[in-house]
Amino acid sequence: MTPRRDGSNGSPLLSVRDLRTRIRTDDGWHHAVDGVSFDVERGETVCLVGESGSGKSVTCESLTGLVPQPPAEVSSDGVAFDGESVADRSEAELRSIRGRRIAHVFQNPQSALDPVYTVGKQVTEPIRIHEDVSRSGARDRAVDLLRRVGIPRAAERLDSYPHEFSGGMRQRIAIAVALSGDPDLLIADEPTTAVDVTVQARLLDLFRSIVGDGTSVLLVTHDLRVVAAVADRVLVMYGGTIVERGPVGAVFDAPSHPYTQALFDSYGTGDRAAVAERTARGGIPTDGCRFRAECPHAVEECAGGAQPAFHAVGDSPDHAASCVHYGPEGDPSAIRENATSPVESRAERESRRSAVDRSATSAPETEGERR
Ligand SMILES: Nc1ncnc2c1ncn2[C@@H]1O[C@H](COP(=O)(O)OP(=O)(O)OP(=O)(O)O)[C@@H](O)[C@H]1O
Ligand code: NI
Repeated sequence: MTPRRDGSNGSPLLSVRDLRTRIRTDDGWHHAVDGVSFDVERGETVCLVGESGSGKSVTCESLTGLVPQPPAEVSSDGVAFDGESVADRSEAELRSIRGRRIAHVFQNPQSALDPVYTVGKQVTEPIRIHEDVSRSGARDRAVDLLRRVGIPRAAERLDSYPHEFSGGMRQRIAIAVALSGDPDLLIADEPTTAVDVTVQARLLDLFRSIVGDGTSVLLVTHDLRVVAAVADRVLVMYGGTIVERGPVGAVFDAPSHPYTQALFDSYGTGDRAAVAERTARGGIPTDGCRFRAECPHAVEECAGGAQPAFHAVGDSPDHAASCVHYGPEGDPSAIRENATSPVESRAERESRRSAVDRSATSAPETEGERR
């Protein structure tokens, strides 16, 4: 578990301050990302969760200039990668960082692979650029990577073209391509959607192993079991803002923002209905607490001005919610009563596993993912 990259300058690998992305629409400006700040440390997995339309994808795409401007406009108080600002880089510089150091797996995988090159070429090329390996060495690495993302008979299929694979396989090949250049940061948007549980377990193993090698992962997912399995920290988004953040164990044990509680309560029932209902009622406020229109705990102070400040909640100093009730004047006791965990967190599972390990022999490695 020794990180390969030592982080000598002491700064987080990725640091994002007050990121804002607005998109021009026929009805005016839409504030898709509305003041988002967070860090990703080296060798850390950060998961971004939140209902459909909360701004997760646009956040990811804004980080390295992937949102089309126009119609979008991106601004921030700073986006730094490995201690250096990327907010003011030229398109060519951004492209080079994207290619070598930050790999992006898109929610829509159709665009990720080049239809005119074989899969083998697309996976091998970055390996050969990145490392001093022979052609056959690179092929071996490519086969190994494809096998690890769950492509059967990978060696035989290196010379196939993307269209010869199913949509699900293309998505996984895109993950292999993303990892082939050994990035410092993998940004993966819903990479485990629509894959069966065996492949999902394989992908989660792969993510854990690259993190073990020192790569950082920013992962967008709706699947809270995936979050429990891989996240170190969680960011909960609502209405273009982060409403709660913290270590996965703390957030899952004690979800503290009323939105996080609503999200966790509806887990498994799907959020489409809630989103449709909200749209019918006229949308999300664009000031103060974005969740106040639906919040059972809303008070006058929730309206107007900037997003509520983050206040520490619970025992972990890194666990905080953007909610007035946790401030010096507030009383969060009524909110705290509703805290229920959506799924067993990794911390809980590990402590259960080690209890099993102590009492008997050893627990099977992928047990937690087979449910
Ligand atoms: N090109 C665009 N033009 C107009 N609005 C857009 C565009 N792209 C995104 N949006 C809007 O920005 C908001 C955030 O979208 P985003 O795709 O980031 O949501 P998300 O959290 O990733 O949702 P999902 O879970 O469905 O992927 C949404 O309201 C979306 O409709
Ligand atoms: Ni998305």
